[in-house]
Amino acid sequence: MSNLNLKAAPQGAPTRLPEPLLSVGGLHKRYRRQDPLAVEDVSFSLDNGEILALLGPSGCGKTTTLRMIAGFEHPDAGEILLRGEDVTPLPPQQRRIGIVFQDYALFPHMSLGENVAFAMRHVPKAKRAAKSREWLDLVGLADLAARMPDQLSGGQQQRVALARTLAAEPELVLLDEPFSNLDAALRESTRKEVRRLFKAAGTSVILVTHDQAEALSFADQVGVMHYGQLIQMDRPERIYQAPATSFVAEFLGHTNLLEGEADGEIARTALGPVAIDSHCRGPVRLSLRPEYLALSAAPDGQGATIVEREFRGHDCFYLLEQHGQHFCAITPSHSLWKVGEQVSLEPQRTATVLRD
Ligand SMILES: Nc1ncnc2c1ncn2[C@@H]1O[C@H](COP(=O)(O)OP(=O)(O)OP(=O)(O)O)[C@@H](O)[C@H]1O
Repeated sequence: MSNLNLKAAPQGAPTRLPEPLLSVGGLHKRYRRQDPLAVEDVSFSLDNGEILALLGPSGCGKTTTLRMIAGFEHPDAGEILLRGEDVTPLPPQQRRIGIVFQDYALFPHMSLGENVAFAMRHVPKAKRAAKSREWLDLVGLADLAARMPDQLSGGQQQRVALARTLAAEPELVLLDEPFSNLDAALRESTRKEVRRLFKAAGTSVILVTHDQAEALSFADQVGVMHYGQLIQMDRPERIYQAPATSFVAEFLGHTNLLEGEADGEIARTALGPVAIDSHCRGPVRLSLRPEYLALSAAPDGQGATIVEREFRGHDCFYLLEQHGQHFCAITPSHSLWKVGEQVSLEPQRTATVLRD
């Protein structure tokens, strides 16, 4: 028998959900009267310590959303709550939000140490230099504290900008394409390191990016934007495996968009009967990722013909044709097919029913 004194919640007492750190509701923004809406009815919330990526093509409204949260733009409608407090009318400096821009914006006339110390107005002056070294140490640059920004590589400047942002100890950090000036290898390692730093500090983050791999690997939640609207927000694996619309499906990578006729949990398609992820009837549009299609040998004149093959090292991408329709498939590169070969296509997972 346990002697723990566990108290049961009183019967019928309302359960209080923890308040999200950030809650954005019905944000609208139009820059000029003749322009379309840059941001249309965007709503979402962000929990403590959570990392969100806003993902979408150029001009879809990601930066405008970020700038409204930061306080650099005022929304035409909607509200922004930080820990339940309405900060919509407040100027940027009263929002306890840290921002890292694409160009890092380090002060060129200050050393790295001074750049970081500048962010610590909350720390007594005498302690700032030592504290600044601690933050630079965290990003692996303590030895370079006396250097000027123009004596650093792009990746090092990036890390200083992050140290400066973290030094201000904000509850929320906004990152606008912060890795785009780095080359591919440095981008990947910096991204991992930055994620580790934020997770260790328990800081909440919103990252704006048009790079789907970056969004999927960096964030806990991904919000996909298109023409000013937030189309879908979900965990990275759900966004990839269960896209809501054909735009999301295609923006996140290759996919097979299939027209079908649903009858319960099966739809008739050009690939034959396919299991679907919801119960419905009538015409449907489906998404099936190329790696969820298995290829097997088919007798001549039957099945699909391989029309293109792209060997990519770890896997192989195929374009196939069957009854005048094109499909794509990705298989591990240990079993390869040749252009012209006939194969049967077998879906290995349920296809996703799209909203459009
Ligand atoms: N200061 C501005 N004045 C007028 N129009 C603007 C301004 N800033 C952005 N826009 C317009 O608002 C729309 C959304 O732009 P926004 O910069 O938010 O998109 P984005 O998704 O961040 O794009 P990118 O990835 O290219 O930065 C675009 O049509 C853009 O041209």
